[in-house]
Amino acid sequence: MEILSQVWSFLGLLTVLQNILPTQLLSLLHSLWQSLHDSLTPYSHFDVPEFTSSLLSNPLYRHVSIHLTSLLHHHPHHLHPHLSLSLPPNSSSLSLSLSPNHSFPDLFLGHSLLWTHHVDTLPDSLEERRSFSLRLPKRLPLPLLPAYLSHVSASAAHFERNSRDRLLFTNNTASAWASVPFRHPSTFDTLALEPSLKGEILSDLARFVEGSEMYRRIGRPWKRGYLLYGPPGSGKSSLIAAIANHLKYDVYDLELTKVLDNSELRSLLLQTTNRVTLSGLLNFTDGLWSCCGEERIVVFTTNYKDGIDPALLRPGRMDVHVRLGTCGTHALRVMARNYLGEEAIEAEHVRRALEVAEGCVSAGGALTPAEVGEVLMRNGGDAGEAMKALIKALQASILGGEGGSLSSSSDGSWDGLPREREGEGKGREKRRSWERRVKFLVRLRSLAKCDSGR
Ligand SMILES: Nc1ncnc2c1ncn2[C@@H]1O[C@H](COP(=O)(O)OP(=O)(O)OP(=O)(O)O)[C@@H](O)[C@H]1O
Repeated sequence: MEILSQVWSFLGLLTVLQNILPTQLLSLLHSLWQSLHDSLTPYSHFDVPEFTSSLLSNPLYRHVSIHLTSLLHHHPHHLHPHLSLSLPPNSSSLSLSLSPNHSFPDLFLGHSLLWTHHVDTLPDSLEERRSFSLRLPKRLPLPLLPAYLSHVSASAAHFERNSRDRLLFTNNTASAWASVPFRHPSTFDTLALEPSLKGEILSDLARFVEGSEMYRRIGRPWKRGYLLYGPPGSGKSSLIAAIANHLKYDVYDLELTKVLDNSELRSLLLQTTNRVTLSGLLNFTDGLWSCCGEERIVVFTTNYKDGIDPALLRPGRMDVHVRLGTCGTHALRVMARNYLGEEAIEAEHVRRALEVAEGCVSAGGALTPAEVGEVLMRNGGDAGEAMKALIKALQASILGGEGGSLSSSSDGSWDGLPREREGEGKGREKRRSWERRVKFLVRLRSLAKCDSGR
């Protein structure tokens, strides 16, 4: 009680002093107190305001905010009692952020740092001034600060890319993209692909994604062209979706039949960051326009590779050719597991039926993954019945009934480099017959791009 009454008297004295002392003297006393405090404290403080002094938004504020959100998500054991929950517009998952005027620790190269989120309401206004302040030990080597801030920005970019919902853009209207959330469930885990093909595609994608420096060094735009070819239902769209999900890219699905001319095509492509002629497309895929926007995978799909002009097939435009066909034995097993369930295919009678089905494939039974999926779905309730129906369908395809149109491709194959040139002669005559469907996978990349409104 005695201490409380002394504190009360002290506060009263302060109020009296505040009223009788001139403002200049008060502010001098305040700055003296601040200097004394700064020299005694073992910490330095850095403010990161939401807006710069020229009222431009400060990208670093946003990076810090996202970095802290990522720390909160990844270290639930550090959960702070004062967190704000929100549902961001482009995401279906809840976002955690640090509540105003609370702090959260971070660790960098063994050094403990502390972020505090400040929110002050401006006097006589409803406006809020927000900032983060970073508390660092004074003994911390100064060069560590830029390194730490780069780490914060990289962590924010990584978190944002991985947590936001991705979009599927289509050119519904003449020269603009329309988008819907991209929620295709296909992944490399669910995709029934022969393991060697899957492995080759995944390593190629990994090399591409990590190749920024290499592409810059050799002076090539950071892009890669894929050609997926195979009969309807062989999994071209599913593979594109799996690639997009794997790399967290947005998908731009360009229907060329809706594009009137080259300038419209260019306008659409520039927004990503036929009377459309072949030269317009060539120009984009390997020409000047291909430099617009970074880190881009262009996927061409067709049912007939022979119908594609050789000028489009060459490396630099379609770097990797992937043939997708009917189900091989491995793909068949993966589909049976996905559709019927791990447990069901372990049952003795289903296991035997699966072996018979694999035998049918080896003997020339050719069904596309779409056809296999349909048979398994129709009889999904009963795994034994489903396998019987599958064997029947495979046998029918051997007898020439329902097989896929690429009977030779019982498994997917990777053309790799150098390119096949066999279609070169015929290709020119069939120039107009290539399928007018191109898919663009474009990573909505850096925070800087969002900030500059591009
Ligand atoms: N490799 C696969 N693994 C698992 N399911 C697949 C696979 N390929 C195709 N499917 C199934 O078949 C359906 C059709 O496949 P998809 O649309 O990818 O084929 P497509 O080759 O793009 O066909 P189209 O040429 O007609 O556009 C998909 O919805 C998917 O369920």
